[in-house]
Amino acid sequence: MDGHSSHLAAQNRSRGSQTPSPSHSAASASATSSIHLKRKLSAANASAASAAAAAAAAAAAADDHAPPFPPSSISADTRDGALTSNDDLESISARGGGAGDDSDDDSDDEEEDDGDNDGGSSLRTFTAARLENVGPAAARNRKIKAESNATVKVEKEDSAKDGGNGAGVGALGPAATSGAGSGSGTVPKEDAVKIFTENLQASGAYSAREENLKREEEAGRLKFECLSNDGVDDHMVWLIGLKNIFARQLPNMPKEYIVRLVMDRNHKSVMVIRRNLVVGGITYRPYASQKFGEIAFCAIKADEQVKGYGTRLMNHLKQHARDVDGLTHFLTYADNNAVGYFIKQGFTKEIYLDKDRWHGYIKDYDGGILMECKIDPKLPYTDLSTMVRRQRQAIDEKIRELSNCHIVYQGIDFQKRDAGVPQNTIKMEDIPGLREAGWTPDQWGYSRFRGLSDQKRLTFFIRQLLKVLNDHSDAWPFKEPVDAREVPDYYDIIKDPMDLKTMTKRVESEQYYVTLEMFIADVKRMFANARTYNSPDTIYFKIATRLEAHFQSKVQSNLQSGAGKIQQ
Ligand SMILES: CC(=O)SCCNC(=O)CCNC(=O)[C@H](O)C(C)(C)COP(=O)(O)OP(=O)(O)OC[C@H]1O[C@@H](n2cnc3c(N)ncnc32)[C@H](O)[C@@H]1OP(=O)(O)O
Repeated sequence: MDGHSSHLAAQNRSRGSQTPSPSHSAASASATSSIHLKRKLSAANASAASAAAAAAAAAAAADDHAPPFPPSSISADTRDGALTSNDDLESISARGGGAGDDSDDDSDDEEEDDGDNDGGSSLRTFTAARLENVGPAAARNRKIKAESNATVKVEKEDSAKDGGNGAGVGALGPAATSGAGSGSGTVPKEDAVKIFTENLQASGAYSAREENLKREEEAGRLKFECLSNDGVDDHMVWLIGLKNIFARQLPNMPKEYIVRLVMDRNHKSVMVIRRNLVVGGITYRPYASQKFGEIAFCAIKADEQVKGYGTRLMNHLKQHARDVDGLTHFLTYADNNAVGYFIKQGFTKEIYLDKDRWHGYIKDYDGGILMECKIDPKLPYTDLSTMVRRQRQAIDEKIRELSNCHIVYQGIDFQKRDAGVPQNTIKMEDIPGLREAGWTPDQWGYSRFRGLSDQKRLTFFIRQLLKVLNDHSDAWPFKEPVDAREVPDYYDIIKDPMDLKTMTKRVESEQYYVTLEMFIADVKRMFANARTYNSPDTIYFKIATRLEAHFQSKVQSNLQSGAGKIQQ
């Protein structure tokens, strides 16, 4: 959570390697003021406003001496020429550039009609979305969870139909057919395969989100555009919408600087657009000659974060950068709070790209972590979900061929009476699925207690062990359950209490302790509870340890000398 929260207090980004340039200053001022104008107009008349913006862009372009952007026209950057100038940045940085700057630019914020006016609290939105698990993302997650919990039930009727036995369990795979000699009813392989294929969990959370957004794209409700300042009305409106989102989501970044880069014709912006409104985007500068791109800004509107847009956006960016710009790498200075997001997008803090290729090209930022992402030459970035789904399906099918661990059997009717003693007894071998999992009666539970294979002898032995405990002079604190009236917070701390009286009830039921280990586990828990609740200097702590040691030595000596006879 800290990691996420830090973005509100993110370091000011300031560029150290920029050379002031009067011409850019003029362009920037012009663009900025025109954009202000455009914003005011946009509420009333988007088309007139975008014309104003286009005019602003044209002014900026004229100053820039940069040709209008076609992707292929970006070429031959030189180190001297590659940097985007930032003449007035120093003065902007000196202002602090933080969220407090909002007062200088209130009109900007008020005119954002995108609902993104939460005071830059994307962190809160992010955290709330994660913690509260509400909203569409939560619904999506819940659905995914439900999917992932989808299990295959092999009902009694199935096994009966298929020639099953009285145990009422079915099974699949090699273990089932060998059946540990149980002759349990099995579901024929073809049927089972059908059941399992139908229940196959088609996608994980990542794929589900991606596929959902992909469907939205295919239905025309969502689009991803890669644009730069080309003077086209719609494009200018979107660029300004994106600039607003950056200004809001990156509160420590000077707004003038954001305008500068978003409108700079050497930069491109990949945007998510829904119902003609910008949801978020990434502004980057492709250095075609160096075959890498520098991501300057990346943000999604506060109320649309953690819904997968950021990932889909990055995938579109990678695909475009590789296929259109011919890039092989991305570099970015990630804000500390966004490092987690970039890592999930395949960025690393280690920079493997040859320093000669990027040093001197990218802008230096204070308070950010330089990260790199290698763009895969082949991956279908915009269709990764299909690839992941197919791989997942293939692996799942293979696992199901080799194992039946995905089968969930009917539960056991285990209604309890006093002291947790079950109402109905159930034989070990009747537990659905146990034999299918390879269990045989000579295994766990009986093996360590050879010679006492029947319940009566086991009960007799446990009763004797319990007497050893009860008769000891240190037993007094353990005789009864702890009284909550006397120790009010006991059950807040000890969630699984145990005492000698409860154990006695369990023994006397002659049903509960079907193995010696079950009894020993209760004894251990009773002592562990005493040591958890009480501090080591208390009498309770000390006698718990003393009584436990006494008990262990009795169990040990009796198991060694042939169980069944307690030596007092
Ligand atoms: C170069 C720069 O611009 S650095 C600044 C980056 N921008 C910001 O910090 C602005 C505020 N944040 C945002 O705008 C957005 O949260 C973004 C752009 C960081 C991420 O976009 P989202 O649409 O929220 O991402 P998306 O929903 O695709 O999440 C992808 C994964 O990253 C995780 N993630 C998203 N944001 C963060 C974060 N800030 N820190 C850690 N993990 C994150 C998500 O939980 C998700 O994980 P999962 O796949 O395990 O479930």
